[in-house]
Amino acid sequence: MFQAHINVEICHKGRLIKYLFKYVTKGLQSVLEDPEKAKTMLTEYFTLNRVDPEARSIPYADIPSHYTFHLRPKHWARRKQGNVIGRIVFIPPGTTDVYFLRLLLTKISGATSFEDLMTVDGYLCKDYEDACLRRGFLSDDDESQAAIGEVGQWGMPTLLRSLFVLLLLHSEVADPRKLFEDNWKLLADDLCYQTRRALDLQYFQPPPEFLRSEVLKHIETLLHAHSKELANYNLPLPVRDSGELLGNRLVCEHLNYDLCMQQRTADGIFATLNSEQIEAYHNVMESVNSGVGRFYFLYGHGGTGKTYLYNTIVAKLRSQQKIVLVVASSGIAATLLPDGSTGHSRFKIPIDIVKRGTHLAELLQRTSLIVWDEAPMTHRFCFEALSKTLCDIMDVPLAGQSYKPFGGKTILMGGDFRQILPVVAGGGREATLNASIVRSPLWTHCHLLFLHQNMRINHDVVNTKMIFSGMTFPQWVLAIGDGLAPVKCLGENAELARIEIPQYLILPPNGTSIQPIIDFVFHGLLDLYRSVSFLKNRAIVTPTNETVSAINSAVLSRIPEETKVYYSIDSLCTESTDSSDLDSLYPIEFLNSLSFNGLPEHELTLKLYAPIMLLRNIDPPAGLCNGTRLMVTHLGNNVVKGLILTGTYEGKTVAIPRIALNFSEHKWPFTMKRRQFPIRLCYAMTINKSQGQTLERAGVFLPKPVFSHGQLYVAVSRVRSAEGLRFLIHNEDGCDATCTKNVVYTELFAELSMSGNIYSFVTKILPAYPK
Ligand SMILES: Nc1ncnc2c1ncn2[C@@H]1O[C@H](COP(=O)(O)OP(=O)(O)OP(=O)(O)O)[C@@H](O)[C@H]1O
Repeated sequence: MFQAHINVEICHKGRLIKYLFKYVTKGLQSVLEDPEKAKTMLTEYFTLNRVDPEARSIPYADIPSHYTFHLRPKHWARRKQGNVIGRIVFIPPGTTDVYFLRLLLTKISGATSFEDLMTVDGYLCKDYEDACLRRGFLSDDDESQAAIGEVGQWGMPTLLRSLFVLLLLHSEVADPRKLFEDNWKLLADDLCYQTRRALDLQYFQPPPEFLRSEVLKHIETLLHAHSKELANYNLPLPVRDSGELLGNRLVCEHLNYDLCMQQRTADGIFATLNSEQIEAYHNVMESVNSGVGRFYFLYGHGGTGKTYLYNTIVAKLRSQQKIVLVVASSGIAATLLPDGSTGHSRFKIPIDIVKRGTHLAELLQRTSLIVWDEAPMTHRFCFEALSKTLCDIMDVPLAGQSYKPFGGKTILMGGDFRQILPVVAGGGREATLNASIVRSPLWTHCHLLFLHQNMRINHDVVNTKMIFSGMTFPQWVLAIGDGLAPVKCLGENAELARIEIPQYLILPPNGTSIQPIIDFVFHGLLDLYRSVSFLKNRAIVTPTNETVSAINSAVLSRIPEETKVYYSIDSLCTESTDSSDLDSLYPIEFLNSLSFNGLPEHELTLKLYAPIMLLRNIDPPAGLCNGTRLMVTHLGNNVVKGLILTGTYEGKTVAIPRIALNFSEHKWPFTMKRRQFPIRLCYAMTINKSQGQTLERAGVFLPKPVFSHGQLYVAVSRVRSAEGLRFLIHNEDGCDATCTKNVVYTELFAELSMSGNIYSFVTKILPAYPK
């Protein structure tokens, strides 16, 4: 105010200050209690109106012309002489309540109290402004409103905001606040778009309080140019730190959906659901909407429409601005889900604990549903860790009456227990079963939902043909999955029993040659090796990596293109080695010779147009996950360029760099680091890797029988019809080439019923096919 430093010196004693305060309040109480002091010219005007009928026709502003005010005692008395013009203190228009009181006093006559002033047609108004409006003393801003409406039809929001400010400045807007509240959404039309662009979230819906605050900021800036403030027009102040109103970025991303599009998708798919899908849909929706938070497992073999159902539920909930987290156990399955990711990356399992107060914790708190596809192949510890984390975040106790699995969130897991179970390194049957979700305490809370009808191949003529023992191809595939396929030779115990493969599906062996299966699967290779559709639809599957490498080399050698070899750089991880002796114990040549599942080879031999498979989830949102198949389109020195062959990102070209891959195994006292392109040829792949891939032509090569639950089922269910499937069996033990071992842990199916939430489990789960 003074534009200066001011030094204040207190130059007397404290006693004086005490005296000062005593003095100013001296006698104050008696003043307050004196009724005469409470009287003012205005209160006495009210009194006058009560007693003098003539005064009642004169407004307060004019009363001095007819009456004079006496001070002792305070009262108005009729004027006997003189001519006086009344005057009420000036108040700037349109801002405070006093202004409206003043307006009433200049116009209304006969009021006997403040309440009386505020009463219009027997109705007590909420304030003086309201009373002015009801009495029609204020213009109703119709014209200003009409002007905004008119410009709103063709003008940009920037123009509208300028117009709004012009109206405030020059058009005597009677109720600026009402004009603002009625129109701010129109004035904010572009701000929603601007916010989306700034955040790079195309469909994000900024909260209304954020947009309202942003409009106010723009209006404030415009008013400043005229040396005015929002307060001059009784307008609210913006929230200064409005970015806070936008909230958690992770949450925003999960709300970034075109609501109309989601609604249309949901309605469109819902109309086509079959009765089992509808039943499952209503179950899950009821759990989400009522907040009871059940744990469901959607059980159905391949093609029964699990993904189709997830899509319907997810779209419906997203159209209602609910958060749904969609994950799968494998990267490949995740790419088929709407904005899916892998469970491990989404929930940071098992390394990090999700801490309260973090963005991820808030996202989980606000999540309505978690969908987890291919759940049977994930270790139960992952689900148990997730359940505990959610209990912690949602403040749900881990035991007792109030315990709820997954903290009371609705969980929809899905998958097929006939497929591969969690891989436990070095573990056998019992260890694998122990790792299954079915053996988790969580399973007793599970509600099973069933899908039986194969929506993928039901109407295919080829598949209604009996291929074997009175069974169609789909029935035989399911029989393999359930461990009920017809047995050919029993062996000494169930473990050694062999099932018979229909003659129709057998390729006659030619010694130990792999030629027959290559010729079947890659028939026409020399003409078609550059064809995308040829490569994406065929592969040989086999139980072990060793065989995969042999087949890949054999097929590659037939391709008439130049060979390019990439050598990895292998080393021991320095953090993991305590002793430099390890370097001499495990020389580089030894490290180079190591070959592990999931690790690219030291000597990676490639050719142009060869099909390759990614071995790491290097960029899942861009479709680059563990299991993605590509065709090589360029072999550079530092990058390999490829065209994605399958999934949502089919046809996209990507560049893959060398990356550092760490690897350790129990039997080695070190962690190895291999710098190599994270890829491997995939004319052939292991059966485990083939889960999730759909092929038109698949060769199942069994130099040795399968060794783990679900492998044979996964191998035979890669194709849509028997036409595309052939076996080449080299049984080393001399058993004939028409039978092989089928490993199925049937006790798992019995244990499924422990969920306690199904009745006729066995009749429901086992399809009707001849035994
Ligand atoms: N109710 C339905 N009406 C029409 N088509 C459907 C229906 N349900 C599923 N489908 C179609 O059937 C095919 C298989 O469905 P989907 O991929 O959802 O099955 P899935 O159980 O997820 O299979 P997988 O386990 O092999 O991934 C898809 O092409 C899907 O579009």
